Amino acid sequence: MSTRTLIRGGLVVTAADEVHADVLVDDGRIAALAAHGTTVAEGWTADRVIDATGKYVLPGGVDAHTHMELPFGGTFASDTFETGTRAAAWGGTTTIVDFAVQTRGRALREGLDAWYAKADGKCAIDYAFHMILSDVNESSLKEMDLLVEEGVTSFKLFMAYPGVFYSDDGQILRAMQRSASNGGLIMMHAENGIAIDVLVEQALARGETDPRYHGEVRKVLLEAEATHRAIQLARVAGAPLYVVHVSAEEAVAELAAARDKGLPVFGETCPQYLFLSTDNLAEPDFEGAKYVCSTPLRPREHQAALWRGLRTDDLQVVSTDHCPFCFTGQKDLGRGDFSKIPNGLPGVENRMDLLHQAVVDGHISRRRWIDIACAAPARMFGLYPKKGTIAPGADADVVVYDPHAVQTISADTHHMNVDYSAYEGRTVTGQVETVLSRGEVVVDRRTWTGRAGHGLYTPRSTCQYLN
Ligand SMILES: NC(=O)NCCC(=O)O
Ligand SMILES: [Zn+2]
Ligand SMILES: [Zn+2]
Repeated sequence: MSTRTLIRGGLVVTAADEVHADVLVDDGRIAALAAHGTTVAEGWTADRVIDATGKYVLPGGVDAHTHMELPFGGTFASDTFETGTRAAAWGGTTTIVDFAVQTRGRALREGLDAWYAKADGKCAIDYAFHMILSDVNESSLKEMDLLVEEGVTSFKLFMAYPGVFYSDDGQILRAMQRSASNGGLIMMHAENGIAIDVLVEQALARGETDPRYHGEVRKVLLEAEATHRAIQLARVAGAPLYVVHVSAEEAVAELAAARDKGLPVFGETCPQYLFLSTDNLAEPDFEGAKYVCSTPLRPREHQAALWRGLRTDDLQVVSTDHCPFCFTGQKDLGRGDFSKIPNGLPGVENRMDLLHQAVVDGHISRRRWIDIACAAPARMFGLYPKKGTIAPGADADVVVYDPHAVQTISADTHHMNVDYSAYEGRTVTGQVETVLSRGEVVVDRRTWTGRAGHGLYTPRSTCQYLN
């Protein structure tokens, strides 16, 4: 028997609209919206009523860039699909798109099946996969077509990490040509990794081993150059392009110039680039290791360009690149050699709140918040309108959000499986109160009611900005 839930009295905020409306959920989907006070006349009945008076009613967040259990630098990202998706839900995110990894010399199929198995039965919220291409060759190019048909419609390539994930320009061009014909979307890690590795070697030879040198060798110009090159290769291939984790003003300028020409080029940034900086990387006593990720944190001055890009739609998406490693036992691997610090930051639980703080601070509007965190990632990766909005027929992934609650972010209270918070001690206004995933209440007034295995694998269509 289906359960009907009425979410009453809130302000429904989507990327397109803000309406004072009650929301009826039936059998896991949004059934209808109606003006406050009209639901009795409409004859609506419900098994459960959630009072959202004075609160926002939001579509669940879509985090299109996470790495649960990612093998990296001799260790694994510390959140499993179970712990990471639970933390995501606590933070108002109800869908993640994680990355399955192709091992060099092996088939895409093998990597994807391994990731299906890791996630199966573990997730508290719905999930999907992109595929990381670590070995572009004739057979992996053919496999791309099959994956697109199967609902894995985006492929990440790396211009960094030679010997690990790196693809050369010829491999990149071939993968882009393939995506131009099969409808897939290439996601690019745009940093010139060959040049960076030279600078790493030279820095270490000078005895520059602290975490802050990670930021110094991964130069802004090498992000901008790679972004420019990726755009030109995509033009040659006639393929669309999505650049992940954009951190530098000069890289935003490359994207803006391409978009001004009308090219199908898209960009993502992450909360760490909007709220943190090289000041964090320079923290003493190896504390800077907590902030080592790639692309790296940049000097604070870059943040204005990222916010501007989000306002002008030169950047479309904010995802987390959630890739947590504990300070003790994992980040530690790089004491005395910054190049051995596992790259990545935790954040899947903090994204919706930090972006609400950006609304409070006047960087973005409320609707833009929902666009960059919910609707645009859903459209970009073929999940809309099932995910990313509140409309009849959509999955009932809904967040009741208290815009007035004040909270202090801390590892003492977060739910991610990592021993520090990148935002420790930061006070933000706004907090998730209740979360529904396909109509099931998984967070009930800040009590966990979800379960591992509720989350379902969700195949995707191709990028909906190109249709
Ligand atoms: N971003 C990062 O530092 N780690 C995760 C892997 C990647 O996205 O490049
Ligand atoms: Zn990357
Ligand atoms: Zn990543």
